[in-house]
Amino acid sequence: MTILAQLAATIEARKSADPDSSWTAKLLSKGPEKCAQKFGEEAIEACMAVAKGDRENLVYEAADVLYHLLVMLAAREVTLEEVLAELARREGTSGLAEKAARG
Ligand SMILES: N=c1c2ncn([C@@H]3O[C@H](COP(=O)(O)OP(=O)(O)OP(=O)(O)O)[C@@H](O)[C@H]3O)c2ncn1[C@@H]1O[C@H](COP(=O)(O)O)[C@@H](O)[C@H]1O
Repeated sequence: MTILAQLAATIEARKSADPDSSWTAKLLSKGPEKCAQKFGEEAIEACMAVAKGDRENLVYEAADVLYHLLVMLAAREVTLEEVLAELARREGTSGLAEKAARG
């Protein structure tokens, strides 16, 4: 199991955990909108690390982004497998063709 799949499984398990014992359970208990807000904040922090050219911090913030993306997906019952399947579908297709298909 990859670390991302492992993390997604942990996050899924935290849905039924006590919010006082788990950061993930606490965040999920606040609802999808709060999860989305946290994801947005972490994404901005990652962008700031890019803008500053702070490589070490970018690695740290990117990990936060991936974690909070998985929490946000879990909050809306979207699985990592679904997202990976979408990426697999796009593999080998041209990015320009994908853009054209979206109109
Ligand atoms: N990868 C992470 C992870 N990345 C970030 N975070 C938490 O996300 C929070 C976000 O940090 P911020 O500084 O933005 O937030 P904050 O200042 O703590 O909170 P506010 O500003 O929102 O009040 C931090 O408190 C981190 O602890 C994470 N919490 C958990 N995980 C993974 O999830 C697993 C389960 O964690 P628990 O649910 O806590 O058991 C862990 O073993 C990890 O593998």
